[in-house]
Amino acid sequence: MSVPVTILCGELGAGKTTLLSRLLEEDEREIAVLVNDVGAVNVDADLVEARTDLTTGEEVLALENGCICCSLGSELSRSVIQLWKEHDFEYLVVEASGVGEPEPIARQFIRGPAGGPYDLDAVVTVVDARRFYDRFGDNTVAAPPAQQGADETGSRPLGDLLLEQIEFCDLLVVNKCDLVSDAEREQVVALLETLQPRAEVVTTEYGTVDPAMLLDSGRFDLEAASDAAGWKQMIQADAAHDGSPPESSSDEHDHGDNDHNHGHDDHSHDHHDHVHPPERYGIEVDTYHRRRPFHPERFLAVLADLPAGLVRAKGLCWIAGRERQAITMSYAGTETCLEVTGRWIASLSDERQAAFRESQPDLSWDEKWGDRETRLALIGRHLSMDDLRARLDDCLLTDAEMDAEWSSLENPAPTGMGDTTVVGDDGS
Ligand SMILES: Nc1nc2c(ncn2[C@@H]2O[C@H](COP(=O)(O)OP(=O)(O)OP(=O)(O)O)[C@@H](O)[C@H]2O)c(=O)[nH]1
Repeated sequence: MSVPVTILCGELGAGKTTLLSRLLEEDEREIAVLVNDVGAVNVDADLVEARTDLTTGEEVLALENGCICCSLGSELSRSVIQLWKEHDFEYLVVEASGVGEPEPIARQFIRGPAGGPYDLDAVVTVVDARRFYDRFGDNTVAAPPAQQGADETGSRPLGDLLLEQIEFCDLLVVNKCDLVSDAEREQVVALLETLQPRAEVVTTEYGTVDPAMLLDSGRFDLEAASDAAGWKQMIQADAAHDGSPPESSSDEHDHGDNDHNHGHDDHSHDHHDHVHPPERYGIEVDTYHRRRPFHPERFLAVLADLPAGLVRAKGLCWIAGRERQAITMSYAGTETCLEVTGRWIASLSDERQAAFRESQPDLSWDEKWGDRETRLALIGRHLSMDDLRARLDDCLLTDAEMDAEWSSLENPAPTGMGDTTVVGDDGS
């Protein structure tokens, strides 16, 4: 019988260890815990170990000096397989590093060798209600929170990773609710439900959650989780509304140099499609779709000065001078990350274009520009989406610019596959 696994995510200090310690105290099962921390000192393992009655068979294994989601992917598999071979336990909890992306960790238990002995049950993300409200709520503080900034690789803003953890999970535990008012808590929950419509949301203090919600819940479904993000659902609905198939692959993980296969719509430069859930707490959502490239400098200038109420913006964009590169734009509160996540099909050889188009008969195609386009999901509070759309429209090439030479434009956008350009709200 395979051992069920729960992956516990959440930013540094959100309360993962507090929750885990309670879980180990309250649950009768023999639970093994794998803790991943970036850095040499594994505080979490010490803490959990100290609180764990090892005589019951609970095991704590620490993975140090790296992040399990990227460099240590195979080490994660090796460690959990070794754990399974050498110890007898009924359940595994993986406490992921606060800077880890959950999806690659989850995939290790689905498609990797760890998929044999283990069965992924749930991905749970713990959110610090106070910090989330300060970052995204009505009283958004002007200065970025202390932990905001690039991750240890220097290429991804931490806000981006925080939202990815929220967007790829089955259960959201809103912790530290003692530090927010009822109104603040309600707004945090409403925002989380917009960012992640699929996940169940529970609010708590000091990680007091019924273990049945986290263990053996049977929640996980890889496909549903991969498509769960609010931004992705908005983009899919927008594309479907245009008469195209859902754009399920606009996420960076789906874009490989050789595997670019998103759907597109007709050549509707002025297309304006709204997907409005019931408006609550001033939350606004919108989509932006254009089949005309952005002027690189004007676009980056707008990214450096996005409205304070914008919480999330994500999707593919077409930037003049980057005719090969499909660039994912991802904004998460304070910074925008532009990353080359694939190639436009229209930039491939005729033969490969034909093969892609044959395999995707519904792919709409502009005679001149092929599949190049910008399609973004926008989520915010108390902001004028019309103003934001107008500002983005001002970044599009003018008719005269369309006829000029684009390669001579000053262009800070990334070029190579996986390259990123990060633009701060403060213009940095
Ligand atoms: N006020 C308040 N403090 C909390 C709550 N939950 C946890 N804390 C405190 O927040 C701090 C961080 O909690 P941890 O459980 O260590 O957080 P973590 O997510 O494991 O942190 P990392 O291991 O750094 O990723 C500790 O001092 C906890 O006592 C809560 O609900 N309210």
